[in-house]
Amino acid sequence: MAYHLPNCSSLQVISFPVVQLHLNRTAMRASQKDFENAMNQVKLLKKDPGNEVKLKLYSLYKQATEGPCNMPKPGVFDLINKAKWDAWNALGSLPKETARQNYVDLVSSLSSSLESSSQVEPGTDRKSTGYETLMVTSEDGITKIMLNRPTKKNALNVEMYHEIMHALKAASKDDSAITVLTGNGDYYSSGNDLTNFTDIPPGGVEEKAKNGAILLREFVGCFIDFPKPLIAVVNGPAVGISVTLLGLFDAVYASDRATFHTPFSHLGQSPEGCSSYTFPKIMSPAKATEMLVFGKKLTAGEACAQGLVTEVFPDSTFQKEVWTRLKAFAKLPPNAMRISKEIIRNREKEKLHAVNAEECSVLQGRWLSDECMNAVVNFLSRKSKL
Ligand SMILES: CCCCC/C=C/CC(=O)SCCNC(=O)CCNC(=O)[C@H](O)C(C)(C)COP(=O)(O)OP(=O)(O)OC[C@H]1O[C@@H](n2cnc3c(N)ncnc32)[C@H](O)[C@@H]1OP(=O)(O)O
Repeated sequence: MAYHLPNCSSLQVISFPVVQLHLNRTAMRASQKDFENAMNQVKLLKKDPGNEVKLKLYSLYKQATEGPCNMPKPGVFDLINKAKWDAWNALGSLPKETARQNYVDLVSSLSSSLESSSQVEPGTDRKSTGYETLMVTSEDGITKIMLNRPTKKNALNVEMYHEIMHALKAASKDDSAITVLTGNGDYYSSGNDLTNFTDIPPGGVEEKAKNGAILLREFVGCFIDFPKPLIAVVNGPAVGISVTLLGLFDAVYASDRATFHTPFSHLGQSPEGCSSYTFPKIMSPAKATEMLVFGKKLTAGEACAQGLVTEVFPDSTFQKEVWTRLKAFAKLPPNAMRISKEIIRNREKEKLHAVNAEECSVLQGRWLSDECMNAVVNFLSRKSKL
């Protein structure tokens, strides 16, 4: 049995063999050999991974082998080629080496989810073995949680909020020494998915806002309580909640392509992720006001100068340098690292939970405001972009 993905180079036909998959759990930096192995593994996938994943594989393959999208944009009625073009084009100027790594990681996560799902008891939570919006891998003492909606600039939809919470809870109990959050594609994350606001429940917008505030509070709470060193590897631009949360990370490494933007006033919203407390402490109240109230976008260098980012690396060597460093950190005694984090962070925890609760309550009100609703409608009707 085989299925087709037209004009996808090595992905044109993906067949279902009988052989069990061999996991590729190699180093974080993929060699050409790893890449070729991954291409072969794709041909061995036993199940159709679905169109979204196939498009991701296609786009990463093209980026890794040819660089940024160089095809003319297909017409609107050429649906398949348009979807492929969109997926490839969405990778922007992602370096070939990073695309190759992401391709290898994606194949590895597909392989591992298929392999482990074959051992899953009926009724076991699907999310313990496979994620829809994330790629989660664990090797060399590091659990890597990669936001994986590159065609949507890794915007956080409701499913992604739940999956990140699930992945963090699992990482807090696994064998890894440190945990990393990063993004797939050219963005780290474009923040809250603005289509989250469109699905109105029977209780109307009030119920929607209330549910959003409950979810946000629980989500941010998982970052406040995370017990191991938590590192952000900011591979590209970061917007909204993906920026505010950085104040709860233990170290933040950024590519020099990354930018940091919290346009809350433009969106009729207010700060979250405990940033109303952490940002003034990290960078001074006036600098925090420029970001959180006036929506000033910072370059990686500026964010580093203000203490939000720990260190900035040239994009061309970012992945190599950061992962080399993280692998060395992950070899340190894990209990000592946990305890040291605890002593640095614990006296702030109660305060952070209180700030989180207050921010969520204020935001619940903002989501019902005309200012917020107009901003969301303008984005969704393509009248505005950041
Ligand atoms: C439980 C609820 C908790 C709520 C917590 C609150 C958090 C607050 C925030 O996070 S505020 C920040 C919200 N984010 C934004 O306002 C970003 C909106 N996006 C943009 O302005 C632009 O997309 C961009 C500048 C990020 C990138 O522009 P670019 O031109 O490079 O790319 P596109 O606009 O064509 O984007 C590609 C596709 O991705 C979709 N998309 C991008 N970001 C979001 C988003 N945040 N929400 C929903 N969709 C997003 C975009 O629509 C394109 O989709 P398409 O290809 O289907 O058209």
